[in-house]
Amino acid sequence: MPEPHTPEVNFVPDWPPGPLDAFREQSAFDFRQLKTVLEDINSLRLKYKIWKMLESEPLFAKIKPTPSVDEQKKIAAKQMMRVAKLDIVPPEVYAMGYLPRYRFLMSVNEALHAICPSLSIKIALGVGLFQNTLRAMGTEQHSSFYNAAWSREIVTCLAITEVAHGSNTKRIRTTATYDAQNQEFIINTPDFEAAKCWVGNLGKTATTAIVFANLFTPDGQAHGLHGFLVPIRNPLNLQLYPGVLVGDMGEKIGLNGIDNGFAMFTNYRIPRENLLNRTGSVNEDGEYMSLFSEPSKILGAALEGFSAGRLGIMQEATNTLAHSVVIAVRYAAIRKQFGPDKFGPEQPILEYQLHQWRIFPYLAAACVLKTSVYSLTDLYLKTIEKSQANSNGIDLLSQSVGEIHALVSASKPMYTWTARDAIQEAREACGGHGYLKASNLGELRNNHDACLTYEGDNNVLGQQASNWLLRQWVDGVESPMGTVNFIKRRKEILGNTFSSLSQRFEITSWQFINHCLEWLMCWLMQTIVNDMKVAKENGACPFEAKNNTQVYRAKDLSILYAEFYALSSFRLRCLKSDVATCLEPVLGLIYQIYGLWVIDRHMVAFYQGSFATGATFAESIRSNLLSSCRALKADAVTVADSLAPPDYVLNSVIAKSDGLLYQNLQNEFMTNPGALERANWWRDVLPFPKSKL
Ligand SMILES: Cc1cc2nc3c(=O)[nH]c(=O)nc-3n(C[C@H](O)[C@H](O)[C@H](O)COP(=O)(O)OP(=O)(O)OC[C@H]3O[C@@H](n4cnc5c(N)ncnc54)[C@H](O)[C@@H]3O)c2cc1C
Repeated sequence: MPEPHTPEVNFVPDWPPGPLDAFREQSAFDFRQLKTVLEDINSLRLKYKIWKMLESEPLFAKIKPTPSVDEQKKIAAKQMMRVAKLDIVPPEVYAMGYLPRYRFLMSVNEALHAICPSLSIKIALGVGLFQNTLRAMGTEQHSSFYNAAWSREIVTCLAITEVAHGSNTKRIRTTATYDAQNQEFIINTPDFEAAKCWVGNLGKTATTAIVFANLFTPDGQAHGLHGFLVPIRNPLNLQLYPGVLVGDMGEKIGLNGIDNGFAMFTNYRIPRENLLNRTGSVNEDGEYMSLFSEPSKILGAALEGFSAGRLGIMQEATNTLAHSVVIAVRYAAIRKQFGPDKFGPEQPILEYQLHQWRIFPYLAAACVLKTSVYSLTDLYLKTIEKSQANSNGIDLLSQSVGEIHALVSASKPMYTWTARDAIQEAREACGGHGYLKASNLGELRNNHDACLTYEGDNNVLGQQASNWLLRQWVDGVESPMGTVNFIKRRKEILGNTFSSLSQRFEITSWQFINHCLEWLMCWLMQTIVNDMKVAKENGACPFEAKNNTQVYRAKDLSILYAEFYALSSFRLRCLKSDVATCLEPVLGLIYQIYGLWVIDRHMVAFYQGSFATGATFAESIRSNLLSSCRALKADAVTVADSLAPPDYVLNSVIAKSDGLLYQNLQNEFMTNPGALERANWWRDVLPFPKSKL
C-alpha cells in the first residue's frame, strides 16, 4: 500500500478507475506525493483553480474543426480580455513582495499556456514582458503605462527584431533622433530591411509598442540601442496613428492566435519622456547622460529583463515535454502489439526494451527539468529582488548578470530542444493514432517550435553561454551563484578517468555521474581554449577562431552546463526533508536514467579526451541505462500521473486518465463533425459530372 499523500494536496482528485489501474497499483507511492516534489504546492493549487474556472467558460472550449487563422486571432484576443475580468489575479497579488508576486504570475502563465499557448504568449508579451522591460529600463515617469498594460487599457508589444536582423541586435537600424526644439524623438525606419517584424500583438491589436532604436542626439552622436514607448493605435477604435505603417505577417506554422506584425515609421514623433531612461537619458537640451561607466553594459543590463521571458519559456517547454511523455506512457501502457506466443496474448508496448529506452529518458527529463526550472527561477528572482531593494541596484544586477545570463542562455536551448525531441519521439511512439490532431501531439509540436527561435535563437544563445564559461576558465572563476566553482578543481577533475572513478563509485551513483559531467566540461573548456590558441597562432582572427570551435565543442559545452545544473538542482530537491521515504527509489531511478542518458549522448567526447579506453565504459553506461529503464517500468504510469494535468488540459483522446483508449477513440471518430455524412462536395468529384444520378 502506498503511503497516503498529505491532505493539503486533496485538490488534485483521484484518477477515474480503468485499465491503467493495473499499472498504478504497482507503485509504492501515491502520484500526488511525487507531484509535490516536482512542483510547488501553491503553484499547483493555483493552476488547478484556473483550469477549473476556464473549463466552464465557453470561450475556452476546444473547437473542432480548427478555426480559420483570423478566427484564431479573434478568439485569443477575446480570451485575453476575458482573463482580465476573471478573478485570476486578485488585488492582493499587488501587495505581495516581488518574489511571491512573480511566482504567482508565472504560475498563471503556466496554467494558461497549458490550455491556450497563443493566449498565454499574447499576455506574456503584452503584459509580463512589457512590464519587465519597463521595470528594467524605465523609471517612475513610465508607471502609467505599467498600470495601463495590466488593466488592458493598452495592448502592448515589444519590437526589437527587424526584417534583416534578429540575433545581432547591435545591427538594428531603426533610429530615434532627438529634436530639442520640440522635445521629441523622431522615429524612422530607413528601409524595408529595417522594418520591425515578427512582433507579437503588433499585427492587429497592439496600441503601444516598446520600440528598440538607435538613439541620436542633435549633435549627430549615436548612443546605441534604447527602448522607446511608441503609441501605435488609438485604444478606443484600434485605428493606426498617422506616420506608422503596420501589417499582420500572415499564417504561421503554429501559434496562429498571435498576431505577429511588421511596422515602418516615417518621421514619427513621440515625447522625450517616452525614452526608457533607467540606464541613460537625454535632457531637454539634448545632452545624453549615461548611468553606466561602461556604455557597453547598457544593453546587457537592459536586455537582462528578458531572462524572465526565457525562464517562462523554459517552464512552458517543461510542461510541453511533460504532456508529450504522459501521452506516450499512458498510450504505451494500454496499446498492445505482439507477444511471445504468435497466437497467445499480446503485451503492452511499454514492455519492450526499445520502447522504454525511447520514452523513459524523456519521462525522467520532465521530472528533472521541472525541479530545476523552479530553482533557476528562484535564483533569478532573488537576484532581481535584491537589485531592486538596493540603492546600488543596477551595479548589483550587472555583477550577477553574467552568470544568470549564461545559465539561462545554456538552459533555454537545452530545455526547448529536449521538449522538441520528446514531442517527436512521443508522436512516433503513439504510431498512427499519434498523428491524429485529437492526440494533441501535433498541436504541442507546432506551438512549441517557435520557442527554439524567439527570445534568442537557441544556437546563438548557447554561444553566449559558452563564451562566459570560457572566460571563467581563462580569466578565473567569478561565480556569485557558484554554478562553476568546480572549475577551481580543474586539475583534480582532469586527473579522473573512468577506471579511477568506477573503482570508487557505483556507475549509477550520483557521485559517478557528477564526476563524469565535471570532467567533460573541463575537458571541453581546455580543448576549446587550446584549439583557439592554435587557430590564432595559425593566423585566424578571434572571430574566426571562436566560430570554428562551436561544432562538437562549445555547443556541447553549453548544453552540458545546463544538464549539469539541472541534475544538481534535482538532487538538491530530492534531499529536502519534505520528500517521503517511499519516493527515494523512484527519485533515484529518475536521476540515474537522466544522468546516464546525458553521458551516453556525449559518449564520443569521453573517448576523444581519453577519459575511457576500450568498450567497458560505453557498455557499463548503456547496460545500466537499460536496466534502470526496466526498473522504472513498474512506476512509469504513476510517474506520468504525477506529471499529468487534468484531462481537459492534456486534451488527448489517446491518453485520457481513464485508460479507455479504444472507447475514447471510437467516440472521437463517431462524433467528428460530418464524419458519417456524405461530403457536401460529392457532386464535384463524380466520374461523370453531367450524369443525372
Ligand atoms: C513566433 C515568433 C514570435 C516572435 N515574437 C517577437 C516579438 O514579439 N518581438 C520581436 O522583436 N521579435 C520577435 N520574434 C523574432 C525572434 O526574436 C527572432 O526570430 C530571433 O531572435 C532570431 O532572429 P532571426 O529570425 O533574425 O534569425 P537569425 O539571427 O537570422 O538566425 C538564422 C539562423 O542563423 C543562425 N546563426 C545566426 N548567427 C549565427 C552565428 N554567429 N553562428 C552560427 N549560427 C548563427 C541561427 O542559429 C539561426 O539558426 C518572434 C519570432 C517568432 C518565430
